[in-house]
Parts: sequence; C-alpha cells; structure tokens
Amino acid sequence: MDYLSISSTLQSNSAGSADATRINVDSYTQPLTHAIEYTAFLNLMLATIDLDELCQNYFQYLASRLPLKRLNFAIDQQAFAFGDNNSADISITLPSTTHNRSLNAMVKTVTYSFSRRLSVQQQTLLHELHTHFCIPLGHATQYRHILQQTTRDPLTGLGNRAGFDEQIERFLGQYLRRGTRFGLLVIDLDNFKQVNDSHGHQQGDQALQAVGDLLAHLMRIEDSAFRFGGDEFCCLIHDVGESEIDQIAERIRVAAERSPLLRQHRITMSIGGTLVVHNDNAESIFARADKAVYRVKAEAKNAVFIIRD
Ligand SMILES: Nc1nc2c(ncn2[C@@H]2O[C@H](COP(=O)(O)OP(=O)(O)OP(=O)(O)O)[C@@H](O)[C@H]2O)c(=O)[nH]1
Repeated sequence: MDYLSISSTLQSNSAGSADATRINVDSYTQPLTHAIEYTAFLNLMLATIDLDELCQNYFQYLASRLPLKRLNFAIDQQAFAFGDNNSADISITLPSTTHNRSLNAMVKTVTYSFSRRLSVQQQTLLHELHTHFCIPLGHATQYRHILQQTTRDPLTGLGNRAGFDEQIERFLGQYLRRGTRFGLLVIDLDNFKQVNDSHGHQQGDQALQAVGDLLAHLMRIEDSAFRFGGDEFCCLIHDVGESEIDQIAERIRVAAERSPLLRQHRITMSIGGTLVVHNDNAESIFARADKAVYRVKAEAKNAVFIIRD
C-alpha cells in the first residue's frame, strides 16, 4: 500500500523526473504485488478444505503464472481433471511431497499439462507451488473421504439418508436459481422379507447390493441414488421433464425384473415418483413421492406411479 501511494505522488510531479522515478518505483511495486498475491494465495490454500474449490483456486493461480492448461490426479482410481482437455503439449508429473504417509497415500502424483515447454525459472516456480499444494490437497482429500463415509451406505455404496438430505438441498438450490427441474423416485422392494426368511440375511444383503449396483449403473453422472434404509431406495433425477420421469422409472422397474439375482428371489420394485414444483421443499417433495409409492404398494406392486403436482 505504501509503495502504491508513493507511486501516485510521483506521477503527479513534473513529467520528466516523475517518468524516470516511476520505473524505479515499479521495480519495487511489482515484486511487492506478487509477494502480496502469493501470500494471499498460500493463505487461501491453507484455509480451503473443499477439494473442488481448492483445485479451482490452485489452477487459477498457477494459470496466471505459468502456461498451464490442465491439472490431473486420481483418488482411489477416480480421475480428477481441471482446465482444458485439449491443446496441452507437454506434461510434468510430480509426486506428492508431504512427508506424511497417510496424506501421500490418497493422491500419489499430480500431472500438470502446459501449452509450451517451461523455462528453468518456471520449473522452479512449479515445484515450489506444487509443494505448497500437496498438504492442503491431502487434507481436502481426507475431508472428502470422511464426508463420503458419513453420507454413504456401506452395504450398497449408494448415498444414505444424510447424503440424500444434502443432495436434495443442492437440487432445490439449482431449481430456485436456474429453474432446473428435477424428479424424485422412491423405490420400495416387493417380497424382500422372504429372502431373509428363506435364505438368510447374507443372501438378503446380496440382493440389496444387486439393487445398489443396478441403480448406480442406470443413473446418469448428474443423477444420484440412495438407500434410505431397509429395502427402501430413492433416486434424484437431474434436469428431467414431465414425460421423461415415467420412462426413467419404468426403465428401473424393468431392469429389476430382468436382473437374474432379483428374479431368482422374485424381488420386484414398486416405484412412486414426482417432479419438483413451485414452493416445494425437501419434505413436501418427498411426501408426494412417498404417497405415490404407497399407492403402488396398495394397488399392484411391481409398478410405477407418478404424482405430477
Ligand atoms: N438382509 C437385510 N435385510 C434387511 C436390512 N434392512 C432391513 N432388512 C429387512 O428388510 C425387510 C423389510 O420388510 P418388508 O418391508 O415387510 O419387506 P417386503 O417383503 O418387501 O414387504 P412388501 O414391501 O410388502 O413387499 C425386513 O425383513 C428387514 O429385516 C439389511 O440391511 N439387510
């Protein structure tokens, strides 16, 4: 700040001498500005625990200093990529550098892709920034892992009730902000109890896992499936229209009918659904879908019923 005010005072002096002096002042202010930005960047890195936010911030800062095009790494075989998928010519892969085995185990390497070869100075900068990235990256990855554990159903790998509560609020937010409609399907298995009764709890668990696999396989990347508990599941369907929700629900019901394991146990699905409407909240939308599934249960089982408003 002091340097900036000196600079403006000098600029208001007589033209010739001020010009000469401004060059000198700039040579102080520029490194200072970089140092301030750098400190702010380091503080931001240390204060950010959300993985996406951390990587976005890191990517942006790096791209302002280096010809960076893309940043890649993997966590538990899941690939994460930030930036442009094309137009990168040269890649540098750096190992995690935290000296902490449990942090290193989560993200082993980070790959940086650039549009052109880096100078020696730029390589030094990259190594320095990478070192400052590894510790917050390890923390954010561990935080994500813990969050996932609290929002996952361990038997099926789908989201659990807490995961659903979190995700439906996200969907409602997108609906309010952008008008993106979404649908909710509530699925209750038919005849599940007799699997436990006739074949034991372990086979019952396998049937529940088969339902989990089937739902995970049928969902698009932006949709989400959850196990609410017992033999009750639900799906949040992103950006869906009036006619599509029936088709999606029917596709799920038919896939269950065709699943060899579920078929063997005579397990089918009763599916109730609804679409978000104006003034909905998580409770009101769930109550409608639940009402729809009760109606299917009462009338037929192995069927779909959608309540539209
Ligand atoms: N194997 C296993 N069984 C479970 C689990 N959670 C709940 N259950 C059982 O799921 C069954 C659910 O009972 P119901 O809803 O009456 O099952 P249903 O036979 O599908 O009944 P309908 O919906 O009327 O067709 C009970 O027997 C629970 O003990 C679990 O994690 N594993």
